[in-house]
Amino acid sequence: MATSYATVTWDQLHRDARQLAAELMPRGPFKGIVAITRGGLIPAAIIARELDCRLIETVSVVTYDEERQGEATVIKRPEAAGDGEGFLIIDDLVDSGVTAELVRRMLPRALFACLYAKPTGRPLTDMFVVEVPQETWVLFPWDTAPLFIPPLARRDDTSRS
Ligand SMILES: O=P(O)(O)OC[C@H]1O[C@H](OP(=O)(O)OP(=O)(O)O)[C@H](O)[C@@H]1O
Ligand SMILES: Nc1nc2[nH]cnc2c(=O)[nH]1
Ligand SMILES: [Mg+2]
Repeated sequence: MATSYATVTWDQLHRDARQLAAELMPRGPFKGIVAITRGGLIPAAIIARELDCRLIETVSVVTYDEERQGEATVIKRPEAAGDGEGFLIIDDLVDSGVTAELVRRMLPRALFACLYAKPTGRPLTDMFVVEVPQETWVLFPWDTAPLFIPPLARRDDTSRS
């Protein structure tokens, strides 16, 4: 269960994806990118643009229902990527590492990269940009919206920050 939340804005996500792309440049060129849907789709699009890579395959894995982790289920396999040779796998983050482990088993020769990594999942990714504490739930821009909050002086409970 998450004890805190970290909000990632579109700007921050774009910056982090560009930084990952810059770090991936010397490891390429790549034949193609495999995006792990859905979270890997937008990071993969940004990275594909930076690396001038036009071939995008997807692998669809369902693991979480909001914050509840279930059994990871593959609902679409990355047929175009063979055993992963020359391919780059992109996801938004690794948490327990279960999703990454499953996809790596399908594409053993691919390089795996993601934007954010929690300590348990960290060994499952070849590259990442920012480490996040295990108990922190990352809120992505596609899952959130800016919300009005009343000024501190007008809140009933002033102990809240
Ligand atoms: O390291 P793990 O513990 O496996 O968690 C990481 C995975 O969980 C999330 O996907 P989710 O199952 O929520 O699906 P989504 O990408 O469609 O939102 C996230 O996008 C990663 O793919
Ligand atoms: N949005 C989101 N999805 C996840 N899936 C596993 N961990 C996380 C997380 O911290 N945030
Ligand atoms: Mg995902």
